[in-house]
Amino acid sequence: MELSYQEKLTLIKLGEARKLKFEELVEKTGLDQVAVMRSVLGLQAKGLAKLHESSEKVAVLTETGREYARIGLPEWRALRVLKEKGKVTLDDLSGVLSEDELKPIVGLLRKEGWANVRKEEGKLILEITERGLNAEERPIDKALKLLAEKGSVPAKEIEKLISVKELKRRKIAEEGTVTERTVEITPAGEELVKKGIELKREVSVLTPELIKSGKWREVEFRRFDIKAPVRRIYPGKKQPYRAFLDKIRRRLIEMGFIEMTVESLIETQFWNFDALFQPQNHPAREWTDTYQLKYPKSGHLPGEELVERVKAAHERGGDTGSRGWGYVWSPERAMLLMPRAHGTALSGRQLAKGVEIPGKYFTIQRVFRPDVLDRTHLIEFNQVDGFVVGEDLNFRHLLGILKRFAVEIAGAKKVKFLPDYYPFTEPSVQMSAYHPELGWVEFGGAGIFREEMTKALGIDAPVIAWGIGIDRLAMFKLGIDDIRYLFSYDLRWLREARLVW
Ligand SMILES: N[C@@H](Cc1ccccc1)C(=O)O
Repeated sequence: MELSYQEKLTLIKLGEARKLKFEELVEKTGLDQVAVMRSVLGLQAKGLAKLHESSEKVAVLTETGREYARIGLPEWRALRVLKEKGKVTLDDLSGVLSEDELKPIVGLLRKEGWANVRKEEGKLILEITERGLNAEERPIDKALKLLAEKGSVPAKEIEKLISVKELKRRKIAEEGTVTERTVEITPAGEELVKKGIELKREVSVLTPELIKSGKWREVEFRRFDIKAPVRRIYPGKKQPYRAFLDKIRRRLIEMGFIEMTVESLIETQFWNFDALFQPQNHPAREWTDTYQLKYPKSGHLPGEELVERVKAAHERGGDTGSRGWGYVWSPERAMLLMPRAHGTALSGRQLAKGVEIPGKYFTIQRVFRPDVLDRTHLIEFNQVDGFVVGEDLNFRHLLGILKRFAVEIAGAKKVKFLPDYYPFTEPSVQMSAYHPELGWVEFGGAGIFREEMTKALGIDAPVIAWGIGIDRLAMFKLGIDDIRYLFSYDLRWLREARLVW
């Protein structure tokens, strides 16, 4: 039979005494309580020891009781004054009794027969009696002494003197229970002890010293029972949704994408809309669809040359052969500030800054759009936007990449593309992925950036682009059915949410 060092030690100590109180066993082994309990349970499982538990009602001294033990019960304090003066009014007692103690004192003294009470000129007068003069220790006094000594006394014992109920009424004691544990060795245990147990210190950590000195050859290594139940611990860890986003970032970087970053959540309309060839009178620019900043209202436009090219594209199509939107473009309008409404703004910024051709870029952005909050809608959410630029890219490449995303990121088995419209792409698609429980889930939009946009930003190669609403995907990856939970403070969820990838 395999016994741990601690079990062996516990069994040897039990063998000496046969039966011990748990506390005594702790003392004898010199181990801590948890270790002794674990050993006892281990020995019990092996049939070598038995743990007996019995709970017992006790009376426990209260704070008030402790005070009474120190300064005396109210009736004793009153009697002392009575003895001194023979005859007192309640006022005379207020020096030794609190207000609460004063109220019942007349009743108490009469019950004990320590004083007579009468009225003189409308005032209560207490007069000491024979019994009062010869007052002796009563059961309640003995009980108080006992309690003061031990803190708690078995109810059985106290009841020999006075009922616990009475002690409770006098606020001297409360009722409680204590569990007494005794541990007993079994015949099988005794036999084992008789045969002799070799007590060798066990080592639980292999140290460099043990290896260097060669001592590892002599010591006994502690065995670990990896199936033993343990207390659950909750180490600090990443917020589950944060973990999900970080994982996506990792994936995309592994796939060779370059990350696009930006410092602020605030964007000019120029980058959010104009640079993407979205006309200034487009309905999606009104306050119903995006937020606007009150203070400061406006920001800065980029270099003049770029602004001129964007303006020309909007007004007449620039040099793309397009006729543009045919209106007068306003720089003031483009300067207005707003919380970024889509990640595509970063794609525009990157294209204007210059890109590697061929090249692959992505960004994960917090974006803002007015909406009614419910279990599938948030007013701030996250998008994964990106683009691939290359001389001979076409629409089929885009569909291929999107499909790969749907499979890799969303774990979708089936993917569906539907025609769609965005001012900045042509053709445009909307993508849905099939989820076994949720059915077809709309995933995001994509397309080939229009030449009016890319040329104005200085790029002369096809750019295929997409924007994916990542929160919905997070929902099924994290197994939740309310999108607001992604930002929940619910400790249970934060501790237990598991990313299933
Ligand atoms: N920005 C679009 C998605 C999109 C990105 C890139 C190309 C086409 C569409 C949206 O917010 O829905």
